Formats: sequence, structure tokens, C-alpha cells
Amino acid sequence: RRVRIDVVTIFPGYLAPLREALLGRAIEAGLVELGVHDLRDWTHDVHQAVDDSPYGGGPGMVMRPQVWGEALDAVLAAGPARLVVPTPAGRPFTQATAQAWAGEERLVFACGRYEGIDQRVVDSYAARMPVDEVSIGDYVLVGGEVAVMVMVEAVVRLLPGVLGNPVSAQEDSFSDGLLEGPAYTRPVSWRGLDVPEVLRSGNHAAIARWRRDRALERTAARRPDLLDALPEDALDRADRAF
Ligand SMILES: NC(=S)c1ccno1
Repeated sequence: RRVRIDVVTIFPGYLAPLREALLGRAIEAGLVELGVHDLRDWTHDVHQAVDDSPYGGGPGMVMRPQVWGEALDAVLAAGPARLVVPTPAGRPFTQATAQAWAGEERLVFACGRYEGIDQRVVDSYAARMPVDEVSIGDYVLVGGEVAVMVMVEAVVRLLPGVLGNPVSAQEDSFSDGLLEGPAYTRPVSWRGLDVPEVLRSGNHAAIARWRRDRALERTAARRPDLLDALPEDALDRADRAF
């Protein structure tokens, strides 16, 4: 099953890293198809204007609906898709979002400047297809391109055949609702710091318990909100003892 991903942007070169390394290999292996389109290809004026000043006044510029409408009509002509618009004003993009989108056949990402795309673009397409305005975090970027790369990587790594070891996608941070704990590899001692004994004990129950305790400890310290969001039965007695 291949996924088709299209990205519309005024900075197509910004998306070049998607063709590197793991994602590049997934594209070459035919696990994912990637199309990057320059929004300015759908302008008709000599200045290739893609934005204009906002009605109601205020700082910055807003991206023009006509250009976006022609671009998205052209890209969407290839078939139904989920339209994704990265924006700081969006719903949070999480691992659950990535899991859900990994099941889609087609994703189209519209990269807008931070000041945004004329709302009528989202409103007109939302009438006939799924449209998600999502945020990768509470900070402001210059445009949506970096956010699209984050989301494409989070989705594509979940596709069958992309990760060498698919189990790790299941055991990701967040898959059990907790942050992952610390990881270690050789040498046993490095700059006076030793690998925790238990990890070399061969006692798999003790190792699992230690790892769970470290995940609970880290989650409580860094992301208490994730602990609060855990379902009632997620923590067993040993967890609670922790
Ligand atoms: N936080 C997100 S998704 C964003 C897009 C543009 N600027 O910030």
C-alpha cells in the first residue's frame, strides 16, 4: 500500500530533505510517493503575488484565496485526499494523529505563511473533504514548511516497510502514554559513568520493571500532563508504588 503525499509551498527547495536518508529510501522503494509543488506556478501576474494585506488591518500579509484555490484544485484533481494546513492556531499534532494519517491513501499539505491563508480556502475545501488545521507546537515559524517535514517524517516512519525494525514504531515514546526512559550502549563505563547494573543482569523482569520506573519518573518530572491523561487502568500496583 503506497501513500501519496503532495506539498504545496512557495519554498519547494525547503522540502528537499524529505528525499534524503530513510524517507528518501522509502520513496525509492515505492512505499511513499512525494510531490512538491511551487504555489507560484498558479499565479498569473508578473509579480507572482501570493499574498495581500489583511482586511480589517493588522500586521503581516494573508495568502490570497484564488492562487490557493487553483493550486489545490490542480493537485486534488488526482483524487480524494486529506488536506492538512499547519498553523499555530491548529489542533495539536500528536503521535495519534500520525498513526491515523498513516492509514490514509493521500495527504495534501498546504504550507502557508504564519499570518495564514485566507480562511475561505479551508472553509471551501472542508465542505467536500477532510481538512485538518494542525499545530506541531506552541511556537511560531516563518512558514508551514518545517512543520510539514516534521509531520511527514512522523507519518512515513509508521508505514510498513519503512523502518527496518517495525516493533520500535509500536514501542515509541507515547505508545504506552509515557515518555521513553534512558538508553545505554557500550562501553560499560564512559567518563566515569557506568551503565545501570540491572541492564546487564539478564533478569528480564527486573529490566522491564526498571525501565518502566524510569519512564514513570521521567514522565512525572517532564510531562505530568501525560500522567494525568493516562486511562484509569494504565498504571498497575507496581507502577503506583513508584
Ligand atoms: N506551530 C506551527 S504548526 C506553525 C506553522 C507556522 N508557524 O508555526
